Amino acid sequence: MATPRFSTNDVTVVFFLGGPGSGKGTQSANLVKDYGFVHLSAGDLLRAEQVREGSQYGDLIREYIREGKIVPMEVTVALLSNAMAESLATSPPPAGTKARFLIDGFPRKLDQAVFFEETVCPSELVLFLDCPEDVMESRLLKRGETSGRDDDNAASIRKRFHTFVETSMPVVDDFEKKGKVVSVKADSSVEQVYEQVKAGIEARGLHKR
Ligand SMILES: Nc1ncnc2c1ncn2[C@@H]1O[C@H](COP(=O)(O)OP(=O)(O)OP(=O)(O)O)[C@@H](O)[C@H]1O
Ligand SMILES: O=c1ccn([C@@H]2O[C@H](COP(=O)(O)O)[C@@H](O)[C@H]2O)c(=O)[nH]1
Repeated sequence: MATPRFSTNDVTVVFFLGGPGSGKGTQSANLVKDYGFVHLSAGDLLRAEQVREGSQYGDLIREYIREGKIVPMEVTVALLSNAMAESLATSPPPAGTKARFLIDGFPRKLDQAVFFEETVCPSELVLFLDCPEDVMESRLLKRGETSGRDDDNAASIRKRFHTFVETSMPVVDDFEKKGKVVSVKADSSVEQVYEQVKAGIEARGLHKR
């Protein structure tokens, strides 16, 4: 078996999962501020790679995102792993502490989870935002009025929900069986959701920095 690039002695990885529009990006900002996480959104990294001059993956990523499909894992895992390495090199954690990475919107498929944990770093826990589809849909349609995202439209949202239910929920279920999931109901206000998020992660031994 491959040795992971980063050791859990140096790095804490929290996967942040939930359906499209469940509020992961919004809650991540709070977690960065209070808990010293480095926030890495797989979707943001893919969108940056899509427009990077000279990228061989631009067209592929654009097509996958518009169709709500999951980009081949080698691309996403390389982006995440390199972003972690860059963060550790340029902004190392305070002396005597472990770096904390909040990996938002990843892994979205079982094989991605296995590949990442074997080659990059095993996760400490999985934070899951549990939100009804109708709530997520109305949030995304509203966000789509200003986000400029190719996939915040009714047709793409439908496809993203399908992929989430069929492919990404099994990842959450698998981590649940391993006792790693902190699940939070995400259909209340941003502040109320954050209260539950804090309670959930504190109960697992992650405290403010
Ligand atoms: N608890 C909440 N109540 C109301 N609106 C919210 C709440 N949380 C997030 N929002 C809004 O819903 C939209 C989606 O939130 P956000 O971008 O954080 O979700 P996400 O899970 O990161 O979505 P995606 O996976 O599609 O990137 C945003 O416009 C955000 O402002
Ligand atoms: O691990 C990942 C994460 C994301 N994608 C693709 O990006 C879009 C948008 O992701 P957001 O988390 O909503 O920003 C998603 O629908 C996938 O097409 C991916 O392929 N793999």
